[in-house]
Amino acid sequence: MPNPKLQLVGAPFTGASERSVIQTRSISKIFSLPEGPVTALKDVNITVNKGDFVSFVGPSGCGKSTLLNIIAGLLPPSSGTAELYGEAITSPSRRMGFMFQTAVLLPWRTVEANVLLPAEVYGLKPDSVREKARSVIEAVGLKDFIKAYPKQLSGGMQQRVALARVLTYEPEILLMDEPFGALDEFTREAMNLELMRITQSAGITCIFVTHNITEAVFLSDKVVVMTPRPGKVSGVLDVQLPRPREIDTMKDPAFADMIFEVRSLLGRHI
Ligand SMILES: Nc1ncnc2c1ncn2[C@@H]1O[C@H](COP(=O)(O)OP(=O)(O)OP(=O)(O)O)[C@@H](O)[C@H]1O
Repeated sequence: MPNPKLQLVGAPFTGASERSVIQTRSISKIFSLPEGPVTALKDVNITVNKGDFVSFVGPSGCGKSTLLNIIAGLLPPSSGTAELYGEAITSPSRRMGFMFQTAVLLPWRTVEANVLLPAEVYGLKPDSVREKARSVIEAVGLKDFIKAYPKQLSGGMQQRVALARVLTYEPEILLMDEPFGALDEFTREAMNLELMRITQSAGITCIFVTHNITEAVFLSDKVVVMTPRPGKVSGVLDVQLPRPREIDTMKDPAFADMIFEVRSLLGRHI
């Protein structure tokens, strides 16, 4: 009997609806290397709906970052299109915020000044965003460190600054490439809980790249499972676990079932 939680990809745009924010239509990406062409992505069709938390999970080299960069407008596809509200994405949009594995903070600027940096880059008046920046810094738990410098902060705290920086500019869509991959297990878990709380309450649509199956299932409404050589989507899993989720959610037998389903979709690639 077909599994209702599992939407196998092949049939394009099956999830498209008026809630669609991002769609990719038959995206392929080929990198030309001296040793020959590398097919980083082949015929990738995904739909991300408004307010959803979507993870791309898969082993190294399956094209997760390439797909995220195409959606971010940082990299053109070789064929196919990525669309934001039905318009082809050809350059980065202010509607999207980006977070990387490392925080990329300027060491000579305080937490607050790092968070306000994009205001200067975008030509906004820092004074007009200062209040918002302060409330976001407080929301990520750094109220007492607003005047601290990056070297006074742990790796987890630095990633909180990066999160505060991106949230201050109220992105509709948050693109994250293994944002907590460099953190220890405990800090990573705390950051994931906080990320979920903040993005859910603000209704932000999230795309999150990770190698970690447990993290992907815990955070997501949809898990896009990718396999390498060539990079493609082997399936999309709907995670119908209730929200808000807490650590106890992992004890739910449905959680274990979903981890198992992601593993089966990864097949011989794990
Ligand atoms: N700029 C580039 N030039 C050439 N090849 C590239 C480039 N970027 C990615 N690739 C290749 O494309 C494939 C997919 O890479 P990508 O970084 O998207 O995978 P990934 O799933 O994000 O991997 P990881 O989890 O290790 O970050 C890999 O074979 C990689 O070597």
